[in-house]
Amino acid sequence: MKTTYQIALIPGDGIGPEIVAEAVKVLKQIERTESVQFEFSEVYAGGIAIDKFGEPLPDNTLTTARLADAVLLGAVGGPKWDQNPSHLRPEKALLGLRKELGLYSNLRPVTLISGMEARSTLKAEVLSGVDLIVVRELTGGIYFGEKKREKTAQGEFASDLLIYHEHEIERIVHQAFSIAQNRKKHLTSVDKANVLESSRFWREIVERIAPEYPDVQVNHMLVDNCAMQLLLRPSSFDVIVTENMFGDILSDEAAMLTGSIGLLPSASLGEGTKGMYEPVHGSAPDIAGKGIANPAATILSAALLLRHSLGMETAAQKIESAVQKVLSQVRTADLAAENEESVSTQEFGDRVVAALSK
Ligand SMILES: NC(=O)C1=CN([C@@H]2O[C@H](COP(=O)(O)OP(=O)(O)OC[C@H]3O[C@@H](n4cnc5c(N)ncnc54)[C@H](O)[C@@H]3O)[C@@H](O)[C@H]2O)C=CC1
Ligand SMILES: CC(C)CC(=O)C(=O)O
Ligand SMILES: [Mg+2]
Repeated sequence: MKTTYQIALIPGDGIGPEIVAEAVKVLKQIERTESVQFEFSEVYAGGIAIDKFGEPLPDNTLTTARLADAVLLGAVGGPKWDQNPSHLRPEKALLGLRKELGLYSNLRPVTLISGMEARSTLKAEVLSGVDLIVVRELTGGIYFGEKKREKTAQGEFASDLLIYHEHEIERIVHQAFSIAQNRKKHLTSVDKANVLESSRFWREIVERIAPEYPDVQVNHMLVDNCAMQLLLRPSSFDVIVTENMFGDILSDEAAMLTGSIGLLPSASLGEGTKGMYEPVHGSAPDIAGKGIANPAATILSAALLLRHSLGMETAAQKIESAVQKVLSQVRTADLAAENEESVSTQEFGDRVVAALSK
């Protein structure tokens, strides 16, 4: 008897549909070899939903995501919608899904894939031993605080409120400590406590929780220093826990340790097993429709979906090994050296499927 799982697919905009299609191919191959069946429901969010339905996150999309066991998302956004008023902006969909599904924890593992060192901007000796994870708070902070634009007698002003409640910090910090317990037992909490009150609050809470995890060594680092240390001594990090915007920025930076942002997956989790899985990168409008996007980050996000939402660790590892194997043979355009041949998005996906069937 096969277990059936409902997977909501939200391809989104730009390269989203191209990369999600490859991850779906891979999941369909998993269906052939494991005792599972996936029922995929494809729904719209982001710019495409604005065009079709006049809103970035239609009710049907949210309901489908709520009812699913897990959500696989491509990316949303693009220049077509850049000048839209705030309620018609594609990122509203992403932030809305994260908030409505209660996905407060965004895990962004940064793992070096053998052979990719040459594509990193750093020297091989600096990269040696890099294996870190960014645990980013995902439903609080400045992305969710009140936004204002007002004309006053002194001129116009704009503001974004950065607010964190105690319980929001506590739950992500607990999660980061327990992740560290299962890794190298080293947690770096990143903040800007020399300037921001919300960061001083964050630091106090980390200090208060730390004694509950005596086996984990914790240190605090200011975010500007962290941005620098990620390039200077990336292998000194194990688990990085940080607030929403810092985690967003630091994880794009950390992606380049691996050679391309096209390689970095992510899992967004809450209290239950429901999760949303998406590449760290955006909709890459500059390469959309050309068939050259790297689908690895989305395929690896599908592996995280199997691991975290469906408890299919072995299948997740099989996908990860298949991606590694394919990357040892061919490269997509983002990873190819000058004058080196590259494979298309589709061919990369086909090769991962072929590697899984062996
Ligand atoms: N999760 C999401 O849905 C996100 C959406 N965005 C949106 O995406 C749009 C573009 O944002 P950008 O700042 O340009 O960031 P981006 O991550 O889309 O692209 C940055 C650069 O990386 C390249 N790139 C990204 N993914 C790639 C892949 N899989 N294979 C090969 N190259 C890849 C792009 O071609 C581009 O040169 C914006 O509308 C932004 O709001 C940005 C980040 C996350
Ligand atoms: C809407 C943004 C917060 C998307 C983004 O850049 C991300 O989550 O990484
Ligand atoms: Mg980002």
